[in-house]
Amino acid sequence: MTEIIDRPVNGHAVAAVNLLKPKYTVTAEPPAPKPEGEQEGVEAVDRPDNPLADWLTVPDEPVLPPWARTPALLKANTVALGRLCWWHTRFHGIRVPKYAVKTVWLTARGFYRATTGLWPTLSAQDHTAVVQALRAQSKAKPEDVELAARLQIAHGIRTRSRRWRFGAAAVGVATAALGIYLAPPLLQTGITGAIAAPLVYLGRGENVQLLDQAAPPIRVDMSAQQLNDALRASGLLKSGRGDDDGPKVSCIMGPVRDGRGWAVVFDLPKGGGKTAADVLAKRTTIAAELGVDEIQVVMSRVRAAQGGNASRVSMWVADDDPYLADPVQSPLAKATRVSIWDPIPFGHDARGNRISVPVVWQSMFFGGLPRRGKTFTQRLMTAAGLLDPYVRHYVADFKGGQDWMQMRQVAHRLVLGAEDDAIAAFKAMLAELLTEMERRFAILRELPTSICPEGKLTPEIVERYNMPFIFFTVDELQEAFIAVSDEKERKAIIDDMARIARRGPAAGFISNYASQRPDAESVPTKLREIITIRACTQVTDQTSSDMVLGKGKASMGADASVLSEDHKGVVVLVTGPASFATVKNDLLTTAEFNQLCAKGRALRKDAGQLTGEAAGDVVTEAAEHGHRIPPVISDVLEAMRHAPRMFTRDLLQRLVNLDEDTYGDWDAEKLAKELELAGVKRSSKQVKIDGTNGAGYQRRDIEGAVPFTEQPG
Ligand SMILES: Nc1ncnc2c1ncn2[C@@H]1O[C@H](COP(=O)(O)OP(=O)(O)OP(=O)(O)O)[C@@H](O)[C@H]1O
Repeated sequence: MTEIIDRPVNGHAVAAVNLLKPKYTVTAEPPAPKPEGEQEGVEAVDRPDNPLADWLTVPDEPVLPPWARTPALLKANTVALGRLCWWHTRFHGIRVPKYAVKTVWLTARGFYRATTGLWPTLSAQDHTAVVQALRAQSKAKPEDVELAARLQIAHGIRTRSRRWRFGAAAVGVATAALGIYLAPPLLQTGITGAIAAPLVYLGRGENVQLLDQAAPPIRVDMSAQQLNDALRASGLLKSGRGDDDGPKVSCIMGPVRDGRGWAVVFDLPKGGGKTAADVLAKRTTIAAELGVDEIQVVMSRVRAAQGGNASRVSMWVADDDPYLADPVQSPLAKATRVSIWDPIPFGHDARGNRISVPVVWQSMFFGGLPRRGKTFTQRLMTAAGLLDPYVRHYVADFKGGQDWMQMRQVAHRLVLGAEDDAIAAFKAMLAELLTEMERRFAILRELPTSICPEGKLTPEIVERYNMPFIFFTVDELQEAFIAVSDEKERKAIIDDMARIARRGPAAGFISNYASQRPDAESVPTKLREIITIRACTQVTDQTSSDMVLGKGKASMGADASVLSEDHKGVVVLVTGPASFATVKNDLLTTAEFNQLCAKGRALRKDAGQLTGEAAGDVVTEAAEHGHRIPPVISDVLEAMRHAPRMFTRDLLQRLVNLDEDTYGDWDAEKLAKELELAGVKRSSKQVKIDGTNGAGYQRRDIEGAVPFTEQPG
C-alpha cells in the first residue's frame, strides 16, 4: 500500500533511483584520470614504434551489457522478463484453440497448393494455340504448325513428368498414412508434424487473415535515442552540428520495460541550462514527440532525498491510457469497521500502485468540472469516517440532492440545499463547530503532557474525553457562495471555514470541501492555500487546474486539464508541495455509500456515539422499528429539514430539487392529496412566515404522520 503524504507518490521514481546507485550513462564519459605512477607505462605501450600498441589497447567499453551492470539492474530486468514471459504465456495460452484451427487451415491450403500443380493440364494459352493451329492447318503458315507441334511435345513431356511426380506423391501420402497408422503415438506426432510443417509453410500467405496477430500490443518502444530526440525536439537539449547529434541525457536507469510501460531515470546534460522542472513543464510536447498521449507520460523529479538532483527526472511512459481501465470497487464497501487513524484506501496510480491517503491532521479540497466524480471521491473519505464510530459527521450539501441524503442516519448536523433556511443552518453549524474547536483546545491545554504530549488528539483522548474526530464535509460550495450575495457575509463564511481547516486538525477536525467551479470566487485562494490535500477532476485549462491544486502546480506536472471526459473518477491528487499523483479512484456507488450510512448508524449506536440530528431522526427511527414510511413523507421532511413551516410553492420547488423524476409534475393539489393518503393531518392549510400568510405546511403535521414519533411541543 502506498501512502502519499509528504513524499513523492511516484513510487517508481524512488525505486528507480535505488536500482542504480552506481550509474552508467549512454553518453561517452571522459575517461577517468589515470594514477600518476601509471602514466609512463601507458605511454611506453602507446609509442608509435610499438607494433603491439593497437592490439594492446583496452576497449573503452564496459564489460557487462547495460542491462546487467549492477545486481539491482539485473534483478529488475529479470523480474521484467519474468513478467513478459508470464504475459506471453497467458496471451498465447488462451489462443491455443485458434492456433489449432489456423494450423489445420494452413495444412489444407498447403496440401491444395502442393497437389494442384501435379495433374497434367494444358494452360489456356497453350490450348488455344494448339487448337487454332490444328484447325487451320491447311491455311496455316508453316511456323504456326511448327509451334503447335512443339507445344504438343512440351505438353507430352510435362504430362509424363507430372504423372511420375503425382505417383510419387501418392505413394508418399500412402506410406505416411500407413506409417502414422502403425507407429507408436509419439512417433505418430513426429510424422504428422514432419508432414504438416512443409504444408503449413506452403499454405502461408499474405492474405491469411483468419486470426489476429499474436504479437504483444506494445505501442511504445522507447530507446535512449528516442528519448534524446524527443527532448531535443522539445527544446530541452541543444541541437548538434553535422553528424553530431549534440548533447544527450545520462540514463541512470533504463529505458527498461516496467509493468505496462517503459521506465527511465535520466539526468539532463550540464551546460544546457535546463532543469528537471523544465522537463516536467514540457510534458505535452514530449508526449507528442514520443507519439503518445500526455496522460501516458508520468514524470516526476528525483529529489536529493532519493539520490537525485535538480536535473534528474524519473519518467514512465505507459503503453496505453492507464486510467481508462474499469473502476475497482472500494474496499470500504465490504469493510465492517475502519480506524480513521489509518490511511484511507483511495485508488490506484497509473502503474497500479494502491494509493491510500491519511486524513488525520489534514484538510481536503476537491474541485473540477461537473459529472467527473468529485462527489464520489469526496464520499470515499467520508465513507471511511462512517465506519469509525469515533467520527462525528457535520455535512452540508448545497445542491441538496440524493448524494448525501442518507447521511441523515449518522450526521450530527446535516444541511441540504442552499435556500435561506439552509444557509442559516449552515452558519449555525459553523458557529457550533468553532465553539467546539475552542472548547477542545481549552481541554487539551489543561491536560498533562503525559496524556497529551503534543497538544493534539490521541486515540486515548478521543475515547476517554469523548472527543471524536469531527468530519466536516461541504459539497457544492459554489452554491453557497452564489446564494450568499452579501460580500461581508460570504467573507465571514470563508473565514470560518478557513479557520476550521487551519486550526481544526489538531483538535480532530477533518475538513472535506468540494466545489464545482474552479474560479477565484468559488475556490477562494485564502481557503485553498491552507488546505493540505487537494484533488482535481478534469478541468478545461491549466489555470483552472491551478485554481484547485495550487499556483504553479500544472507546470510541475500536476495538471488536471490533461484529463478528458472519459476520465470519470480520475483525479490529480496533490498531497504536499512537491507530492502529487494522478489517481483512478476506487468506486463506491451511491447504494454502497447508503449501506455504509446504515452500518455507521449501527456502529454509533453500539458505541454510544449516535448524537445530534441523527439521534432524533424520526424517519430512520420509525424505519428501524419496521415501519414503512411513504417516500413522500420522508422527502417532505427532508425538504423542510431547516424550517418549521413552509409555503406550498417553496415546498414543491424543493421536492423537485430533491427528486425531479418523481416530483417534476406535481402541483399543490397532488401534493395535498398524496400527503393526506400518507396519513398527514394538517392543523391548518395556511402558514405565516415572516409576517406573510400563504398556503403551506407545518413540519410537525408531517412528523405526526410518522408512527411512534412524539409531536414536538
Ligand atoms: N471512481 C469512479 N470510477 C468510475 N466512474 C465513476 C467514479 N466516480 C464517479 N464515477 C461516475 O461519474 C459520475 C459523476 O460522479 P459525481 O456525481 O461524483 O460527479 P461530480 O463531479 O460530483 O458532479 P457534480 O459536480 O455535478 O455533482 C457518477 O455517476 C459515476 O457513475
